[in-house]
Amino acid sequence: MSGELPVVLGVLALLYAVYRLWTRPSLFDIPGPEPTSFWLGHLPELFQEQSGDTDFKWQEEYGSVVRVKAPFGEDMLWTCDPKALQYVFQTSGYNFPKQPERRVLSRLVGDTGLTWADGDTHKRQRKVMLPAFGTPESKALLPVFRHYAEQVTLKWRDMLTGHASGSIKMNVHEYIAPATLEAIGEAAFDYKLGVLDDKTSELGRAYSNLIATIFSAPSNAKIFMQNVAHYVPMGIQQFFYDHLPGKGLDKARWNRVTARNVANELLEAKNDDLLTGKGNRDVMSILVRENAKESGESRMNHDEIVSQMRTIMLAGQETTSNTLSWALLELAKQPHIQSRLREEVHAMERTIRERGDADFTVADFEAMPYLQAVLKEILRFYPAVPHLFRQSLHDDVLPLSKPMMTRSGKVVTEIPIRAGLRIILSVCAYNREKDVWGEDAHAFNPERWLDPSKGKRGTSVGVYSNLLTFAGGVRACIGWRFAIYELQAFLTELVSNFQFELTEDVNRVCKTSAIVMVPTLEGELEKGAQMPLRVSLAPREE
Ligand code: HEM
Repeated sequence: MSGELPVVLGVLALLYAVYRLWTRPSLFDIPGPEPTSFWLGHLPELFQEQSGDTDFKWQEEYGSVVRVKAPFGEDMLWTCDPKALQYVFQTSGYNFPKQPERRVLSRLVGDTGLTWADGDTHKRQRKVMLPAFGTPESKALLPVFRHYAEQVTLKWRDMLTGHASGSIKMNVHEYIAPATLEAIGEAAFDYKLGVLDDKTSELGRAYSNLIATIFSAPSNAKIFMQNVAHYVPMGIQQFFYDHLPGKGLDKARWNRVTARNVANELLEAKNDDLLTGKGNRDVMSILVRENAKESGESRMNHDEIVSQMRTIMLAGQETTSNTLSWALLELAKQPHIQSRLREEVHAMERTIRERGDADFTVADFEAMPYLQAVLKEILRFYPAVPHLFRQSLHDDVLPLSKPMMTRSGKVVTEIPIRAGLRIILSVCAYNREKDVWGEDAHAFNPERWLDPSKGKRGTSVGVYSNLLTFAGGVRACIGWRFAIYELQAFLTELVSNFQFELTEDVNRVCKTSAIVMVPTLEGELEKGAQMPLRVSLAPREE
């Protein structure tokens, strides 16, 4: 009998595995588009079309929960349902970790910093970092943001001086990107990159168009590789990314070496400052101080702190610079919104002068309802990170905010899902959900924020104004306050001083998917981010 026991146990285990496979929740009954390619599923539509177009199409046709296909016919769930999003981001804590193949991409540009970390490692890193991103800490950085916004003004005024027509067609992104890079360098690390006037700065070049070069418009082969990677252990994936040839990968590796050299030097200086009791306000100094308070295993090691520099440089710069470029495009499209915003900014500038101050405070921004409304509408309409990717750790049940009809005609209010299901959380589609934002959700309309009966309805999802733009829960954007103050600093400065108009290129501007939504010009993808606008001095009635 003893010889038969392993066989019996083996058969039982096999039967149990078949039973689990047979009875595990399937997405078969969830509506979704017919598969177009066995090898690629629906992913090329999502990553090669203009960012958001496919999401809005699925949302219109199938609703807020859609079954889509990944390579080899694997089911994935796409959703923009508020309750499902709330459940994944907020209720479930760490039960919906990032997909490993996405973490490998994070590591490529942010090493083993916060965007890569997961579970307990993430919890530990985030605890040490949070004090550096609080409200007072972020407010204290406003003068830095204003300074670099003013640098753009000086540059453009200089360019406009003596220009016969009084206006110049320019790629505004070319100036905004280095200014926001300088801003993050100084605010986060008390480090002057010197990229505004010096295009030869090595660190500046290492960050110029980084995301667009690595991730924009992925080929079918890239989409396939990235989305079958979860069948391959993470260590092997990382090895490939560290050694495979390619323009994007080469740039990522060069960026790593360049940024880490600077980060190592900075960390040494910050540690010396700590010993001499120097109390700098930049993010890295606070982080080093907070880390020193931790004991033993709770402390971040040298490599983890250095990794945070790459993480913050990237997460903090590509997002804000692209958001600003989209904002200026929208203001150029809607001159009445631009003029109204400018009037409010000029009126506040007069108030500031009358009280004897030299510049805006955060309280001044908060006392400008139209600025707040425009900013929220920009973040709703142009979310810098249009998709988030997670997978379920356990078999689970996703609640829905309204009943949905399955393919077989059943009406359900929740969806059972199996462990390991990969989920695409559509930030861009949630930000256009008509049940949340109203029937005009697809219109850019700051008024919705001024009318308390509109917007911010229903389930609480994100950290800021119920938008999903900064995500929510334990992995919400740690720098969201920082971003809000920086965006306000730049918007007020640029709109106060300049008028923005569309050029004949407006219809060539593409929302390119590159993890973030990058503005590029049709036919000129290789030039990276571009936002061509006509810029002139703003009218001023004083
Ligand atoms: C418009 C500006 C910004 C937007 C739209 C944005 C959006 C986001 C989103 C959606 C996430 C979640 C990503 C995910 O879970 O996969 C995130 C995470 C993160 N963001 Fe931001 N972000 C912005 C600005 C910033 C700034 C200015 C900083 C730093 C100074 C920053 C640092 C980070 C970091 C470190 C994370 C990882 C947080 C974690 O996993 O715990 N972001 N951001």
